[in-house]
Amino acid sequence: MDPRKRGKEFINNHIYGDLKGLKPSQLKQLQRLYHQRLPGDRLTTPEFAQRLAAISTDLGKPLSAYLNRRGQVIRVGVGSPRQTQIPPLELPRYGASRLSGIRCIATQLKRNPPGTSTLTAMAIQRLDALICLTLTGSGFQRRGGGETGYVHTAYLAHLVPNSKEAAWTLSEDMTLEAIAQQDFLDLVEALEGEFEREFVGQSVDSDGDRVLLVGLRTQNVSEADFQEHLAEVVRLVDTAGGVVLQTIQQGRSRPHPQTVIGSGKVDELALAVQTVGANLVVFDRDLSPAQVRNLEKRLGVRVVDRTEVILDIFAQRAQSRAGKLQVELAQLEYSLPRLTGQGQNMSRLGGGIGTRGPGETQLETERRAISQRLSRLQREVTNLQAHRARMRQQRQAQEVPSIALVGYTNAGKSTLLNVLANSDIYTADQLFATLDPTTRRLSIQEDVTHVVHNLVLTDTVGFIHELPPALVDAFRATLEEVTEADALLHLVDLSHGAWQNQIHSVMGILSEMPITPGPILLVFNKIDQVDGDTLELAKEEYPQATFISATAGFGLATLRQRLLQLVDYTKH
Ligand SMILES: Nc1nc2c(ncn2[C@@H]2O[C@H](COP(=O)(O)OP(=O)(O)OP(=O)(O)O)[C@@H](O)[C@H]2O)c(=O)[nH]1
Ligand SMILES: [Mg+2]
Repeated sequence: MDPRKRGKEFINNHIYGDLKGLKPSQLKQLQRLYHQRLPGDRLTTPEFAQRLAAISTDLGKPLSAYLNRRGQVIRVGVGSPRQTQIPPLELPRYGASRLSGIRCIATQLKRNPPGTSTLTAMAIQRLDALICLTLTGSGFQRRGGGETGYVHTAYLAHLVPNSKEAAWTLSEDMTLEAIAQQDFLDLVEALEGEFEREFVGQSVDSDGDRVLLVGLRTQNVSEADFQEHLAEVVRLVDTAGGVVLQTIQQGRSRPHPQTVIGSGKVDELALAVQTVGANLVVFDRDLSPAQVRNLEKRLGVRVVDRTEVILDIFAQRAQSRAGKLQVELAQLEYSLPRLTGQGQNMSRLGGGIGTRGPGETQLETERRAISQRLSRLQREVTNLQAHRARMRQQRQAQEVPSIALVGYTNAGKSTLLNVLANSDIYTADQLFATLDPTTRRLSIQEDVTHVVHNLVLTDTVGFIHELPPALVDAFRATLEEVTEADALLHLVDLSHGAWQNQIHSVMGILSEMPITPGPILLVFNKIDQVDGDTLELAKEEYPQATFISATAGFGLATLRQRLLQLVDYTKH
């Protein structure tokens, strides 16, 4: 339990940091620091500073002491502020408009001003202030008790409001007496007033998540693709209702096994979390349960991956009973192996050594409950699948050919279906506007013969690059519409910068489907938003394709005839 919360009845005497080679008497001296109480309105007293410096000189090691605003010592560590810092999860959470209410008094062996790593540690913890003491190397015990002469000079540092980057001020070297005379409460009150004003000025819509996005660029990815990919995650976050305040990028040959990004980068991230007041960190890739745990421990805020953002959008979008069912299934499938981070060790549940104990039982119960719900949902999805199959059979019995509309999310699939079938399915400039497949009947008159043909067109859930496997599985009932259709219309948003990548993503996902779809008609949409060069390029690369604008109505007559040809082709 957190000793600070226990009040007076519990005296913490744990010494943090590197205790190697410490004699019992030295440990005692350190522990006694917890009995010291400073006046609430002083940064430090000369006595406390000298005592810390004396022990530090004796140990030949730097020391850090942390105090709360009541002047109580709440943490003593051997090492620099960087080495002894309080884990973010143990810090009080006041948000970006306030300081943590904790200050640090540290000694250092070198006589130069505190370096960046020390100041960064201050910023990550949002310390009220940091006092760095340099040492003379000797000193003595005064006759009346208490040490003196150990402190050479002192530096005072604290944060200053700046919404863009971590900012602090660092004093010139001062005498210990000068620092001890400073009114501490005046200082923090003035500072917090400024933080408050700054924060109110910059605060965005307070309901949504305030997000820091982290992108890792591995070797085989081009800079342009990487930026496209990041931009897409920004849109996903936005669609889910969050705001990306800042993006942090790193290039690495491969992800760090524990933290995805390197350790120094995690510090930078922790600092940015504090500076911009983020409450959520989103990674541009999937994370292992252990990585999430490690990162949350060091950042002090929730960490989610790209799949979770997509699942969240789906959860918000799901309207129909079937849609909700499939989303819940996907979420459970995603979270089950993450429950303990021991997905691979599940076989140990059979019993035996190492499987018992209250923790494990609790988890097992939870897991069993989830498993049961999972199989129920899976049964329901299977029923759904059977129901859809019957509907399809009916259509096939009536010999109405079916075409499924597929494509990258936001390509304009629902808009096109609306124009062609004169319907009003929900469309929006959002990712994953459609979750439920909607089928509409079209009647098209053949140009030459004037014969009217019927066919059905089904709108489907949009695809995305690296579609999370949990989603593919949960939406198999929906996606079966695709695999069972007589033909596919693959719609592409030609006005999107990454249209070529999007074509490849969609073709990739289609090729992984169990049943090979029939013929595919490639249709480029949004040509009203496209410049001549892009149009030329696409026509050159895909001479068989059809070019339309669903909203401006370009090319629709041609498209209707192409649909008839497509269906004719499937009949014979
Ligand atoms: N400029 C332009 N915008 C279009 C055109 N067709 C569709 N849009 C817009 O593109 C956005 C996405 O359209 P939707 O029909 O919702 O796209 P979708 O493919 O169904 O997307 P999801 O259901 O999210 O996968 C909407 O804002 C449409 O108004 C077009 O031809 N030109
Ligand atoms: Mg749609």
